[in-house]
Amino acid sequence: MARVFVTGGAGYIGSHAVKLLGEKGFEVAVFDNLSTGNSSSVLYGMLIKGDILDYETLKKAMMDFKPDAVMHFAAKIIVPESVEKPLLYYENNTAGAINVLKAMRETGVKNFIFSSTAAVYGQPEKMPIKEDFPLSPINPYGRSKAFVETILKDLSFAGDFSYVSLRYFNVAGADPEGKIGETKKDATHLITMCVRTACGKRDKLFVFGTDYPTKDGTCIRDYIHVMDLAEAHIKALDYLLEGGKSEILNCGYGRGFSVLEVVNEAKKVTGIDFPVEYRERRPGDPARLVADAEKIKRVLNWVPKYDDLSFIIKTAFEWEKKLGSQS
Ligand SMILES: NC(=O)c1ccc[n+]([C@@H]2O[C@H](COP(=O)([O-])OP(=O)(O)OC[C@H]3O[C@@H](n4cnc5c(N)ncnc54)[C@H](O)[C@@H]3O)[C@@H](O)[C@H]2O)c1
Ligand SMILES: O=c1ccn([C@@H]2O[C@H](COP(=O)(O)OP(=O)(O)O[C@H]3O[C@H](CO)[C@@H](O)[C@H](O)[C@H]3O)[C@@H](O)[C@H]2O)c(=O)[nH]1
Repeated sequence: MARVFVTGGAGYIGSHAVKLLGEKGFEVAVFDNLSTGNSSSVLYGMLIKGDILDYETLKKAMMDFKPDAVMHFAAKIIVPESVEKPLLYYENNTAGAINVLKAMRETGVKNFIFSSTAAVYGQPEKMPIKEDFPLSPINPYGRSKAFVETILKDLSFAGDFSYVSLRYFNVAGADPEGKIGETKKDATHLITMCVRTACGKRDKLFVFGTDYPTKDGTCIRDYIHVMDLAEAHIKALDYLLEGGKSEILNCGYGRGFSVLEVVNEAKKVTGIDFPVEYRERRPGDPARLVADAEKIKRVLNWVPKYDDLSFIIKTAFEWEKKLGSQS
């Protein structure tokens, strides 16, 4: 069975991918500095505690493991923080990715799966967003990822290297078996905030902005279940191992929900009419981000299983209850 080196595999999305890799029999090594990840989220394979910015340790770990492919999740992910501390993001996300790519070259690994983001598109006028739309990120986080995509294109052109760049839209939910989920205390994502408020871990939910040019004035997003996204990684891995050419693919369902629709659904699913307060817009939020999800279905034959907002919220809620006071 193929061997997969997973950076950031102790984090929210990486740990779900590792669970699926393990269940499917892949050999896994997780390389993570545990800055936001959790060792208890790594259900399969070995966990190497290390930082991708420490090139020698990274290279040794990769050389020892001899992977067939690398999945690269490790990154800093908070947009407002990236505006305040851009160097932190260019260092961790861009220079960090270069270290991973250099270690791959030294080890002779040719297959790479990259965690990209819808943030590389900025605020496109047309919806849904296709992969060939121009890259126009509006914050350092998005730019730190867009730079990596440019590097990947050049590497692939130079030969002997193939990649799949997965541009995630809004990732949410938790493992339906309830073994793992989001653990970060300072998580900011809408569905996590809704279920934490429903559990009484937060006093109220803030809705940021009610004057957007959308049907109810709140922002629209394409929410994808984290396990469907994990499955997209397995499909991308199989595709590369079978010799597929480099591709850039959106990861979403191709439909959007407004913030108010999510909040109402969360109240219904949890059965709790939690308090909501309307606030000013959050800086940098685009009004609408919805993926055109046709390409990933065509190229990878990806068939999502959990395209259901109520199920996404339900799995997040079950996980939050299980976490108890830890979040
Ligand atoms: N969560 C989303 O909605 C979303 C959307 C688009 C893209 N992404 C991308 O998905 C990836 C995973 O995001 P997540 O939500 O699971 O975040 P996360 O913070 O839960 O996971 C990131 C993991 O990387 C590790 N890490 C960070 N810097 C590291 C370093 N220098 N060396 C080693 N390990 C390091 C952390 O400890 C953590 O385990 C990121 O690349 C992120 O940019 C996430
Ligand atoms: O407590 C909250 C949290 C969020 N929101 C709103 O909910 C929407 C979604 O916000 P959030 O869940 O924080 O996700 P995004 O800011 O859309 O960003 C996520 O989704 C993007 C893709 O769509 C990715 O690029 C990013 O990496 C990822 O963090 C936005 O309109 C927010 O203003 C609230 O109103 N209240």
